[in-house]
Amino acid sequence: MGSHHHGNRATSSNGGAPLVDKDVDFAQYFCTYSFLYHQKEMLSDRVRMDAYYNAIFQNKHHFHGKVVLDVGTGSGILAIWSAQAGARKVYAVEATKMAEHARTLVKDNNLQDVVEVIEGSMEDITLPEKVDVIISEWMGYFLLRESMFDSVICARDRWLKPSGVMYPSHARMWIAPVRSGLVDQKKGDCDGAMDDWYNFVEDTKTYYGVDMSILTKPFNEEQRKYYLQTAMWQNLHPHQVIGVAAIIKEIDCLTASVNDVLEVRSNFLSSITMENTRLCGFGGWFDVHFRGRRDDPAQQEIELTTMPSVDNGTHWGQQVFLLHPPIRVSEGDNLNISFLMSRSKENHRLMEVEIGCEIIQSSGRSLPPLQNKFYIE
Ligand SMILES: C[S@@+](CC[C@H](N)C(=O)[O-])C[C@H]1O[C@@H](n2cnc3c(N)ncnc32)[C@H](O)[C@@H]1O
Repeated sequence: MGSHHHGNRATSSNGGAPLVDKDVDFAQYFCTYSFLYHQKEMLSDRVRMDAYYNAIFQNKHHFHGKVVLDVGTGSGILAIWSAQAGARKVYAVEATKMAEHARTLVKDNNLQDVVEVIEGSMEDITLPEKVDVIISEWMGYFLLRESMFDSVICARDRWLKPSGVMYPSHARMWIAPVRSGLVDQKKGDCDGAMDDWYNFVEDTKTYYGVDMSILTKPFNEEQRKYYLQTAMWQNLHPHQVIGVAAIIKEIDCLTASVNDVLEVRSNFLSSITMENTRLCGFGGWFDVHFRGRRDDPAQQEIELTTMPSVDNGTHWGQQVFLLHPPIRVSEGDNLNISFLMSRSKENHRLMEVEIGCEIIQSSGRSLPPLQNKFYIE
């Protein structure tokens, strides 16, 4: 890492989003994508690959003879498929040194006359012409982590023809009540860390003559944040979803602005659909659709979903927000949920989530409302 140098320290602003130091962003975010190891992980995700492959090859009319822009081409896979589907020209933009591997791959597949790999960040580069299609795989955990959609919006506003098509064209975020043994495990880990702290305080007093117990509270807060308030990656089994899933955000990739995705705010109702179980938290996932545009629709609409599944799990899994302690619930209990996700002030690619939940039992009795804060790191 760190082999990358942009000439000077620059900052960029994205439609009201906070200023971002590009060198810091490179060190914190882009560096992982410069490893083939990481690209391979994405290239091995069959659900992801099949969706993009089918979206392109079952909608060749959107690609044949057209000019395509692949935002964040990585290994070059989407650009190569676009060329194979008959594109006249493909601009494949990649910020990291992965661009070199993409160029090699393009050449080795004899597509160098069609695919032009451009190393640089989307926000900085210029293209010689406008494009008919923008294709990109920009989705992070729970859709918006990484904030890469900002770059796609920037590309769209600058380079997409008025008649152009977005691949994918739509995205949605989902949330549902879940049960999970992780809630007990994480509580155990956190308690273990505190037991260890108390021993440490005692030892430090005994052997080194300093009483550190005044730091117990901040240490506890730090550990709780780490074990209990950090959203967990999980591939949930569908049986772990114990209530009705709700859509909390819908994005039209052709019209959404950065402002539209800075925050996700939703109040919604759900109800428990399982007899006598524990509400251990909430699971969040997303789907995207390839529908073309209203006046130039897909011949075959394709969906890529990251919902809990036995056979079709993805590398995105789901993000789980755990409730401590879990709450006994049963079929027919109603949940009144408020959800707010915003970008972390320290790092615009990470998210903070607040979930409020009021439980109205099927008997009509309501439990004291909960309010929890989480971090998607
Ligand atoms: C999730 S990966 C997808 C890679 C490839 N398109 C695929 O589907 O396998 C996103 C890629 O976009 C690149 N990227 C993210 N933001 C970018 C930007 N603003 N300009 C250029 N590349 C960017 C990352 O370095 C990474 O390689």
